[in-house]
Amino acid sequence: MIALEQASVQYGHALALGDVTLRADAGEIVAIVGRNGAGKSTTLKAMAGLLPLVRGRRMVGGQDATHLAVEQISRLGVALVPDTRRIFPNLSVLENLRIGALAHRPGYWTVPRVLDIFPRLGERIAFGGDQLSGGEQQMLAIARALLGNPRMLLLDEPTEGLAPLIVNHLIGVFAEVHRQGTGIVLVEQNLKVPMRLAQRQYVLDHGSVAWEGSTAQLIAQREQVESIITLGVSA
Ligand SMILES: Nc1ncnc2c1ncn2[C@@H]1O[C@H](COP(=O)(O)OP(=O)(O)OP(=O)(O)O)[C@@H](O)[C@H]1O
Repeated sequence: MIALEQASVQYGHALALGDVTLRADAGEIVAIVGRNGAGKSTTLKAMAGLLPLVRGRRMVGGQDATHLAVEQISRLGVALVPDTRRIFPNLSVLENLRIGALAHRPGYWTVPRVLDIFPRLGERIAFGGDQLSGGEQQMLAIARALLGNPRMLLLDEPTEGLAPLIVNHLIGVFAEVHRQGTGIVLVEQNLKVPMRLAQRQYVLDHGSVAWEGSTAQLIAQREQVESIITLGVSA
């Protein structure tokens, strides 16, 4: 599991997250949805230990991880795929994957298995990272994170700007990753992908949780939730 409990995060003196409580249990897919600037990336970075909390607690695997360094949190099985993708542009696809495979834990995900789930990467195996399309870079970033065999995979807007065919493929990949026992925290700007994948959803607005519930509750209250996402809680 991974959780923030009444957590606040500041950039300098500016409060980016205020009193946020959210959690994802092992084996769950949880989505965090909100428009630009709502605090989604900040939430993921705070979960992964890349940002300190000014108040509240961070919990990982039932343990208080508030004061752990990012490397220690990573060793507890937390992997973040940032929206910037962070692949090595001057290394080949295979070299990028080998670096992912160096990271800690052995487990289900191996280089042959990630190439099986991302056949496109197999076709591009000798290409440089900088020769890949946006979708291929996203696949490589996800594949590299999987090779660390994380317990919780944190994905920051993984489908943004990608063609519908690639989005559908990624949805299938995330479902398979979940079937293999990894929990997922999925950040997206709208409900499209979260509605198809997640069991529970949080809507962020101005650095606070503005709505939370199951996907069934979301479907029942869709109009209200859509208006919170686009207009804010005061709408
Ligand atoms: N490095 C930073 N320094 C100062 N302020 C920041 C920094 N990163 C984010 N912020 C501010 O914190 C708030 C939350 O930003 P965050 O990136 O978490 O939002 P987001 O929901 O992920 O948005 P997006 O969809 O654009 O990625 C915004 O007001 C943003 O301007």
